[in-house]
Amino acid sequence: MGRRFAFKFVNLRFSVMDTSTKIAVIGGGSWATANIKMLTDNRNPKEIFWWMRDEENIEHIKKYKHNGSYLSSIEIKVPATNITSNLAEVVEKCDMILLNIPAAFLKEVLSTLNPDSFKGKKVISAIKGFIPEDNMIIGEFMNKSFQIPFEDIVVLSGPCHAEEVALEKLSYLTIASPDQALATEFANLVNTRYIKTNVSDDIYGTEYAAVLKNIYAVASGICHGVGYGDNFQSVLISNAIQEISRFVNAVHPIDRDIKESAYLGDLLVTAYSQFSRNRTFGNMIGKGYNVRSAQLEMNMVAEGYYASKSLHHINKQYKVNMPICRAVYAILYEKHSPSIEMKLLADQLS
Ligand SMILES: NC(=O)C1=CN([C@@H]2O[C@H](COP(=O)(O)OP(=O)(O)OC[C@H]3O[C@@H](n4cnc5c(N)ncnc54)[C@H](O)[C@@H]3O)[C@@H](O)[C@H]2O)C=CC1
Ligand SMILES: O=C(CO)COP(=O)(O)O
Repeated sequence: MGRRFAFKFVNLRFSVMDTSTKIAVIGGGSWATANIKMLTDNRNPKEIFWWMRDEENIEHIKKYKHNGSYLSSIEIKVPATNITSNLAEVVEKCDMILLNIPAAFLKEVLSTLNPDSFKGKKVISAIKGFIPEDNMIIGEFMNKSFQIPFEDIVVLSGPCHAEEVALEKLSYLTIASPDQALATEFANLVNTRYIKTNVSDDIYGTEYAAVLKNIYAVASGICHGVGYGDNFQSVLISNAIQEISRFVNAVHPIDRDIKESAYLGDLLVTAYSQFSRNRTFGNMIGKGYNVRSAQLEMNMVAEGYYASKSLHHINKQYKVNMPICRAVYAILYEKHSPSIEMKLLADQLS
């Protein structure tokens, strides 16, 4: 507590990699596909394995070298023999396991594994969500359920949209772990011409901020959907970063600068980007879609919807003043009118 590492860029050229590193990417969505691209574009030696549920998509990727369902412009360079739907086999084989499926499905997917499957493994979470049944962030859940020490857990965060990785637009990742050497080792596996990495030891703050910003991006979309303009959006997001700051300081009070890109940057990109799933989902809610029809229309997962419910429960313990999260919860789970709720919220912001 109280300790803070300055973010630093990791120099790829002089790193020494273990040539035997075997890394598994678990998940077949947009972010997993973008992570596969980073890992294969990065020149440090490694063997990459890829797990996904959908057999049909696996066959498509093996045949055409593109993911047929997500970011299909990306050329997949993982050997066909390393792409599988056998989770136990891929986890057993690899030293590093990169988890990349929406949080709502993680518990069910991992339930097929033995409790000691992750023994001796390094686990990287690229997921930005709470486990809904337990109201836990992923690092906490993996520590409690699989007894993985926090020193063996890494959080991979943004600000970074998968779609811009596909386009090779310059992006920055934040890689957080209590073990700075491990964070640096992982950074050296994903650094590329278009990906720069920041290393941090704030594993809790990075993960909570990354989950919370999804709720604010939903709020941003709702406001846009009901007709508010850029002037109000800026007030909303200024208040959102204050809510994030209050919450992470209540849960994990260390000396951190909330303006750094892992916190403020991730909030901004998600609240404003045309690529954001959460903003798109919120926009539909603001325009009058119900939750189910907005979800069906997207074919992608807006984590903020689930996070809103978990946060509502978690905050019963911390009692942090979070009027924006409260308003989103009321709209999504108590069926309050988006326009009335946003009007009430507007009176509380400054
Ligand atoms: N897309 C992005 O730009 C970024 C996403 N993330 C995070 O990455 C995680 C994965 O999200 P995306 O790749 O964006 O997902 P996505 O929205 O692109 O795809 C949905 C994924 O959910 C899977 N899925 C759907 N129903 C399922 C079920 N019943 N059981 C298991 N899996 C199921 C699909 O197979 C697919 O892999 C999320 O936590 C997200 O917040 C983090 C940073 C950037
Ligand atoms: O986390 C993200 C960007 O950093 C992705 O956000 P969305 O899921 O809203 O697209």
